[in-house]
Amino acid sequence: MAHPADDPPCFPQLPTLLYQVVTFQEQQETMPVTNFRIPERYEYQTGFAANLETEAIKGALPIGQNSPQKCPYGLYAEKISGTAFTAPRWENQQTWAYRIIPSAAHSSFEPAPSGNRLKTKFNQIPNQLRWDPFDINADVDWIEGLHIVAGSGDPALKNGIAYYIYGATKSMNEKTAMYRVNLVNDEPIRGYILELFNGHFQLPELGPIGSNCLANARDFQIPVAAYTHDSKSTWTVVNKFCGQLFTSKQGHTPFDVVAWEGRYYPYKYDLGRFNTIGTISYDHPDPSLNTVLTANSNAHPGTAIADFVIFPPRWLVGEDTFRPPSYHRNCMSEFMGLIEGSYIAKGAGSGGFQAAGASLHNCMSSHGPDVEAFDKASNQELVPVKVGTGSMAFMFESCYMVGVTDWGLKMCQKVQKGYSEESWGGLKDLFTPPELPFRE
Ligand SMILES: O=C(O)Cc1cc(O)ccc1O
Ligand SMILES: [Fe+2]
Repeated sequence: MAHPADDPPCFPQLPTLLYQVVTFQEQQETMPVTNFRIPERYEYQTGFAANLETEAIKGALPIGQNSPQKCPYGLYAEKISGTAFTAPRWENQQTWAYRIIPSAAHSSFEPAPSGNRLKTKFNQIPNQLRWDPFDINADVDWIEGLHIVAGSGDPALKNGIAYYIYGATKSMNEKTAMYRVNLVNDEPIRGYILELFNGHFQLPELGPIGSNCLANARDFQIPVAAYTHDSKSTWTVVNKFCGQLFTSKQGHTPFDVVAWEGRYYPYKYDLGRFNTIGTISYDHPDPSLNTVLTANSNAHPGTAIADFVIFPPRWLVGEDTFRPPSYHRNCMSEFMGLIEGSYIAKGAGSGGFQAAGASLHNCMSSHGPDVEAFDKASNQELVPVKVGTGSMAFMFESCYMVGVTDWGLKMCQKVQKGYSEESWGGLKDLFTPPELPFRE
């Protein structure tokens, strides 16, 4: 867990959303280049959803216009649209990049083998599911170690979500990009990814909480412009497109953006900075109180395509309260993962809920504390307790029914047998009604 002052953030197994920026950093750190302009220390701008501008060379960003007849320093202007041109102003996301060679300069994309591991075919099943920690295979880079576990919908219709896990033991081949992930000191990496087939994450409304708490806008970090200048080597660009990989070649680095301005950019957020709040009186508030980011469905206010929710270290002080999450059936689907440590309310059963594992409680599937957690929480002395020290569990909560890929169900061989029986099969009938008056 990072202390707020720690920099860089300390999660080696970054949960998802933020991986783009990690790759950006690694690229800066390790790529051998002949001519480059990158900061000695990683530098960031901060905020959330702000229109930003940054230039690695003073004067590289045109002033007062996007498309001058000739861009400064012989750069090309390239616009990246993250929303329809005509999306409402508050949600419109686009960026003007000023780069050495436009991204269009590449050979045609050819299919590349990726088997089924990125296919968006989902088996919908009502059972509660839990996975042992996923393997990190030997001798794989980030692209090869990427698998869809679960999800919903169809990327071709831009409607749905996909949940991935990844594990890698080596850096990506030199001069290959999709994103670019290099390992620091050859340490293996693993993590979870949530992909939206449409839309973008926003900070949740705070309502009566007020103008601070949860994830504060100032803690989101956006890289300043940095580039490499290499128009000689051959690069392979990997394109993940509707469930399969394609590759193309180009004679220049894709990491060549010298300046940019706009609202469509990668950012990172250190979960250790989350300002967790909870009850200071009684009862267990809904986990929506722990939402870092939300992607709204727009169909129904407050109903998310995906909420990214975390369970950081926190104090539990509720009086006369069953403190863990209660038994629950949810019309939203809950996919959980554990970055490190342990999670309140789960643990028993073959293997338990372990870091780098996962669980899925699909739409309306019953779940809650296992027998052991129920006994403990029903009988513990209700003094203030700090829970989750050294832990970080998270949940992707979605209004969609979330299915499991063939890989997630069978090929990964991590689904725990007997999860539901072992967790809840032993719950006893504790009902002790008062003696009824005798009736004729
Ligand atoms: O553990 C879970 O299932 C997630 C969860 C957490 C919580 O605090 C309340 C409800 C809930 O579903
Ligand atoms: Fe739940």
